[in-house]
Amino acid sequence: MNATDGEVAPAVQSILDAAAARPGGDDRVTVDARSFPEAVARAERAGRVPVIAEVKPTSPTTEGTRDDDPVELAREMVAGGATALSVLTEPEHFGGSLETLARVREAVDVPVLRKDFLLREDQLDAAESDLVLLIARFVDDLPGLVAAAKARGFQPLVEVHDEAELHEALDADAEIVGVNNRDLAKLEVDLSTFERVASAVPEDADVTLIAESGIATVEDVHRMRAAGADALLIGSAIMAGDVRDRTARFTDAETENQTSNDAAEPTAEDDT
Ligand SMILES: O=C(O)c1ccccc1NCC(=O)[C@H](O)[C@H](O)COP(=O)(O)O
Repeated sequence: MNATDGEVAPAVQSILDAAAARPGGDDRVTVDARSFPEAVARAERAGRVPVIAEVKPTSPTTEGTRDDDPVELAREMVAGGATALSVLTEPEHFGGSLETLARVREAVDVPVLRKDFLLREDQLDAAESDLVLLIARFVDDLPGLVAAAKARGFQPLVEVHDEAELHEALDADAEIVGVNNRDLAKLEVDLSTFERVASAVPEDADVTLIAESGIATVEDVHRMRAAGADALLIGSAIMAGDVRDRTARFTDAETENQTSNDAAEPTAEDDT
């Protein structure tokens, strides 16, 4: 599949059309990346669930826009125990920007993922980040783009949605693989996607496996971890309230004092 196939929801086709038209960088970037696998290991040693908290001002499936300072949100997420951050840089449908990415990365010391819809090698050169998202379904030459990202020092996070894409990612030497519970053809979320795809990861594959999208409760965290998630990528459920408190509820989900069963339920501390 590529950006012009039209086998996706209209909102996603619009995202892909905009992505195809977006320019890349003029000069090749070289990144000295903060290690994501090491950050995951540190979180595990500290007894925290490794969570990538996402700065996601809006999206095609979100009502309204959160217009707080993204740097302040990012700092609060880290204070809530986030292992890493994901920053949307897609401007037209998610309210993101490359400037926000740079400001957030400057302000925190955890690894930062550039969350965008990258289709070509020159688009890697538009910004520095520690991780970069490559969506297997939308990239024509996945092995080429994974290699190009690694050659610049990025840690590519290859996103898949089914078993065939998982094997494409592994064949492309992806070391960090995200399974998206959101079907980008229909924009429907189903947590059993991660369970199914994770069970197809070969025993001898040395990958950091991330469950992405639709994680809204502590119960969901337990479910994804039981299915083999090394880390969780959570956007909407954190952005829908007090981001520090909500991040902490997810990162503390495996500690004994965790009582809240529904992290998406507003609390008195929620500020939106
Ligand atoms: O989130 C959307 O509405 C969306 C729509 C179309 C394409 C991609 C979309 N999301 C991208 C993501 O991968 C999520 O932001 C990320 O996995 C976090 O998901 P969630 O926790 O469900 O916000």
